[in-house]
Amino acid sequence: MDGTVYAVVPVKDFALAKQRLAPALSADQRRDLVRAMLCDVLETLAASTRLAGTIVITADPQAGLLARHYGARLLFERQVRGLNAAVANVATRLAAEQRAGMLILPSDIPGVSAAEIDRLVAAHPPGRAVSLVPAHDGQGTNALLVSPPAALRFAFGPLSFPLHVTLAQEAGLALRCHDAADFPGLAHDIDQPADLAGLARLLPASHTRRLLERHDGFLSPTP
Ligand SMILES: Nc1nc2c(ncn2[C@@H]2O[C@H](COP(=O)(O)OP(=O)(O)OP(=O)(O)O)[C@@H](O)[C@H]2O)c(=O)[nH]1
Ligand SMILES: O=C(O)[C@H](O)COP(=O)(O)O
Repeated sequence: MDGTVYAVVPVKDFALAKQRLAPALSADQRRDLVRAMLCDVLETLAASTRLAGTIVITADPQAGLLARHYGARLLFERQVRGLNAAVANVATRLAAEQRAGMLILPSDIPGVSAAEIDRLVAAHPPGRAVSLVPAHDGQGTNALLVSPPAALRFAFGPLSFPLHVTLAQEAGLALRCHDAADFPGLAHDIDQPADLAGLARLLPASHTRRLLERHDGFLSPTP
């Protein structure tokens, strides 16, 4: 698509994130991992050639500092009301600014590449439309590109991928669903301990990879 597409990265409080990794990683390890993954995602988005910019929405001051460091706009979440409320807030803003579209990405996809982002934006249908990339489990939504920004009701959470398909169809939007296999870096989100296995091998030089290499035994379960 042509026009101004903004990437939007919602970021939960670092201290509360990645609870499902608690069986494998300590609280400090989880916080370090969340931070490294966010750095990788923001660095990749800054390298994309098809985005007008990136917005981080968060209530976490550290995430806000990182957003600034990577040249992203920051929207401070004054009241934390969950992921869907956060992205709906950004959609309203971007619609008011008459941006062409918004691309929502989670902060836990350290393997995402600028080439994947650019390919996704280039393949987006013209007009009122939604493009989706599922998470590698087929259930979550790892990329949601919607134009115009406020055209869709968001349903992030369990089984959000099929829910977003249904909501896009009900809203009469053109729909492009991609295969996770065509976007391996983007589709590989880190939710469960099993998602960490082999991750260091898959990643190019990156903050997350350096973290995994630095912590000897990072991937061993904590006692
Ligand atoms: N701004 C904002 N971002 C959120 C909120 N909840 C989740 N996110 C972000 O949404 C994306 C997907 O979140 P999840 O995969 O559910 O991550 P998580 O909540 O850290 O993981 P668990 O604690 O294991 O459920 C990540 O980028 C989170 O940081 C929220 O209330 N506000
Ligand atoms: O993909 C989604 O809808 C949610 O943002 C996160 O789901 P997950 O926690 O299963 O990745």
